[in-house]
Amino acid sequence: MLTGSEMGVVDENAAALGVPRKQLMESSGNAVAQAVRAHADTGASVTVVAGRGNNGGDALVAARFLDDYDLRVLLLGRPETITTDIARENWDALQSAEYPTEQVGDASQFALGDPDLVVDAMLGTGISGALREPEATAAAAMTASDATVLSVDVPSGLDAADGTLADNAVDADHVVTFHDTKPGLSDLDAGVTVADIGIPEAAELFVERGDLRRLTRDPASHKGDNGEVLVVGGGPYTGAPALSAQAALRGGADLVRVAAPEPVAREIQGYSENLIVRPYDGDVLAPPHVDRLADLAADHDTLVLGPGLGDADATLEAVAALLERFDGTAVVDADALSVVPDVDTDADLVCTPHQEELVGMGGETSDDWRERADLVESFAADLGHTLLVKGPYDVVSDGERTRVNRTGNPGMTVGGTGDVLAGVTGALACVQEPRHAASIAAYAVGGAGDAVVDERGYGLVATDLLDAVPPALWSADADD
Ligand SMILES: NC(=O)C1=CN([C@@H]2O[C@H](COP(=O)(O)OP(=O)(O)OC[C@H]3O[C@@H](n4cnc5c(N)ncnc54)[C@H](O)[C@@H]3O)[C@@H](O)[C@H]2O)[C@H](O)CC1
Ligand SMILES: [K+]
Repeated sequence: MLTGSEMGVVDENAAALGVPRKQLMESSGNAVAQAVRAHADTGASVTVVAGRGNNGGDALVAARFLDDYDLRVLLLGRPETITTDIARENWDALQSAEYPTEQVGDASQFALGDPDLVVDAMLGTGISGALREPEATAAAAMTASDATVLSVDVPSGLDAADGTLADNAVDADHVVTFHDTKPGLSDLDAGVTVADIGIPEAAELFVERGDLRRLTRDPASHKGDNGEVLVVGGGPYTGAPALSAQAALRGGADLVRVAAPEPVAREIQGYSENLIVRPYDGDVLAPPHVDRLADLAADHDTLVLGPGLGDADATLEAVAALLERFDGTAVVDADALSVVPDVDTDADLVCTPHQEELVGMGGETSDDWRERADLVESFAADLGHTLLVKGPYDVVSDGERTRVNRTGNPGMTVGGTGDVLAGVTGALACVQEPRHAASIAAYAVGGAGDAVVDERGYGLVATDLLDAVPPALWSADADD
């Protein structure tokens, strides 16, 4: 089952793969026409009631497949108010071909007549709230009529975000929905057909620009609403935690703090005035620090644990103890990964190993990315956590659902790119489900690396990625 907004992600991913929405609309329209044939004999009277969005567009396409019916096509509103180019192009095609179309200016002009079948294509996944006019009047007429009511995608008035049905929704006899069923359809007293509209499986498997649609930023948000990240890293190394923390800011987090041993804290601060550094005693993370860090972590949306911590026994012991105390979302990277298989934690972990680290954790890998995806999925299920396994094709799995990211290039084998990825994942995990955070982070950091290499060739360094992350996250072009 897919919600309306998930459908939007998949649909834009299909466009990114070369199957644009207009092509999908042609398939949808064809499927609507097939459903008409299934419920009305050739020659029967069929009235199409089209809204001004793409739901209406589907039915305007269907009209071209229904020449052997006694057809009427009603547009609710003026053609100038059609909201998308592809729906308007399909309206224009009906005009050029001189189909019998009518415009309904307002509710008082709506007259359904007495057709054998009515196609309800007023509103689909674009609805918000109860039906307004003239849709409300049209819906009441459809529901009151003797006609068979065939709804396109969802009955107009059903909100595919959560399955709620408006009081004035169309009472459909049949629904032809696209690609996958939608929330609320199974509760209806209507026959539901799911039509394949030619969306490739890859649109759901591969992370593509449609996934960026999940990113939103509330204009009314305050400092902190978009995430506070705590990076626990550093000791033997200083660059890694600084990279992760700066990447978390580039990933959209509002506040990023770094907890690090006192001797390296100043150096980490020196890399960027944007960071807040919280020093603790000693040269490396060790068990005595855990109490304070656990309290600090509880005040953050996500924890990024591992960058530059090193693998001293005391450090790994402290990592395990911290995870045992923590019940939020933590991105675990680098040396901290080795602790994960044996740790008992209520936290949601997003582990970001490369393939060697994966094997070190007890997982298996394969040169064939499809096999690798299966292996990662079953290992994620064993661990009970989300994995983001880095490679030429990154694999993200929560043990049930698995995605593959194809952005990135061989220039990114340079040191520090993993720290950037962990930081961006930590930022996104403040506002997204872990699996989406990991998928989008892999896509955007890979895309950032591709943009840098496109511009300047190989020889990129991890700091180059930082500036390139925001455009990779936020500036994808969407089409209709
Ligand atoms: N893969 C796909 O997802 C495909 C979907 N297709 C079809 O497109 C619709 C969704 O189209 P969209 O243009 O986004 O929205 P709608 O047509 O549902 O409606 C937009 C339209 O409605 C107005 N509006 C919103 N709420 C109300 C209301 N309560 N009362 C009245 N009017 C309202 C809003 O202002 C807009 O003007 C999807 O369902 C599929 O049918 C394509 O086939 C391509 C593939
Ligand atoms: K509809």
